[in-house]
Amino acid sequence: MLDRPTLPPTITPHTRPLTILQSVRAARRNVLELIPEIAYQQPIVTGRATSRWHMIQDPAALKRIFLDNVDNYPKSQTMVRMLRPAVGDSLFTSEGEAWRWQRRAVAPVFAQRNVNALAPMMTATAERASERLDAAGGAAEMVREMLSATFDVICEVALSGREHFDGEVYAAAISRYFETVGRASLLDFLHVPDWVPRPGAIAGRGAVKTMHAMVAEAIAARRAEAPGGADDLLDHMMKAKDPETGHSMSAEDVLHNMQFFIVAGHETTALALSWSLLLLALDLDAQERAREEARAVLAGRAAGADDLSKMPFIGQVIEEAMRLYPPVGMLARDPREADVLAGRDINPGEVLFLPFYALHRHHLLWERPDRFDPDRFSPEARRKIDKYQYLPFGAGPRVCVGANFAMMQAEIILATLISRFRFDLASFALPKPVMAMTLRPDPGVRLAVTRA
Ligand code: HEM
Repeated sequence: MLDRPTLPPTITPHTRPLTILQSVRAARRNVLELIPEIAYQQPIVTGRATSRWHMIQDPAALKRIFLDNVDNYPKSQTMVRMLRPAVGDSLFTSEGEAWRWQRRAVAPVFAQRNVNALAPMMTATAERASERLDAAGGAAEMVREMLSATFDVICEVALSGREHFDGEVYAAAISRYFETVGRASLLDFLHVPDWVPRPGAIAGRGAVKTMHAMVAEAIAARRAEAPGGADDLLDHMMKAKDPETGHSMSAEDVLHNMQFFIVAGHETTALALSWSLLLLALDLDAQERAREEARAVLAGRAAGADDLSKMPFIGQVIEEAMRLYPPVGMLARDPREADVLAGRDINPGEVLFLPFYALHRHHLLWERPDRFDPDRFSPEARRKIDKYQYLPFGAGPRVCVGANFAMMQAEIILATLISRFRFDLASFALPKPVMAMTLRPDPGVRLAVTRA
């Protein structure tokens, strides 16, 4: 019989350098297994697969990469190649002027003022999530529930509705894409030769086709109506013009950007929420504290934008969940020119891994890093956290454009659910953190759910 666990689940890092074959296996199983134990203790780790790579966990070096010398560190071409079939040269994958004007085009949608205006949609989604939990019969798998909730919101924001989407089919295609293309391409990061089979690549192509067909149908429907009346993300993209060249997005650009927004806009937030609920099911005192705070403010109704500043602990829980389980657990960059990071020479042709999972559990930066402690993010404690030691949304000019949106959505949903339901572990066997492109709990977060 298993005892009731007290610590959040983690992985056991390897203590000796991996051979190429071991790296290949680890990359296929779980990207987190590529991170060696010393990465949790040292600012930089350097190794060699077929070329030299570095893992950076040093806040000052990360500031140089994301901000001070940002032009020297474009996104990894391997990562871009891996995403291109699904999202083309869209905002996330483009560089230079092509990036700049797309960012200008979508930024207004995510300005705080506009995000506030989207809150009622998020509140309605939280109500629907509550109804589904009431109907679930005492237990539910939270990743699935949270994916459904956040998918509702992004479809409203992006396309003003989901009538062209079968959420289950789309979500299954996303999972297949991440698990197949995501894992296969990691071998490319390690410069593993082409003759090593990438079995996922073909399955991944099918998933892309499914997703594109659904998004294309929604865009076609909008073109057939009168674009311009919906004031959603799709309208903004169709209307967007480069102020310098007058260039507007091609039909393909619109498709690729919509595809990216729909995936990025709900999957990551759903994972932050699922991990938050698991952590609260492990720490019943913290759960009680969150519930009391939410109940005092909400008194039975679902949360809205104006409630959030009165419920700081809810936000702290989500921030702490994203410290332990950053939905984007690792990024990669290609250095353009020679530089020095954390005292080490970096050269073009080498690969930089930015393992946020290890940064957020680093022994030099965090006390008792593997423990769940939302008070790390209390207003006073937060002031002492270096901006570059906690990077769930990245930083600098390429910082996540949807960060405000994601936080508001997560807080509205978590506050509403925690004020109404009690969450407990359905089993003492905890899910494992597994990263393909995002960091998911494997095999899911099954919790006992009862009305509070
Ligand atoms: C908890 C939720 C989220 C997390 C953890 C997250 C994380 C990130 C990270 C780490 C980056 C930086 C990538 C890099 O520098 O290579 C990023 C960029 C981006 N995210 Fe998010 N994201 C979240 C939610 C969202 C949402 C809700 C949207 C949109 C609806 C969104 C849209 C984007 C876009 C478009 C970019 C690229 C920005 C650019 O390159 O200019 N994300 N996100």
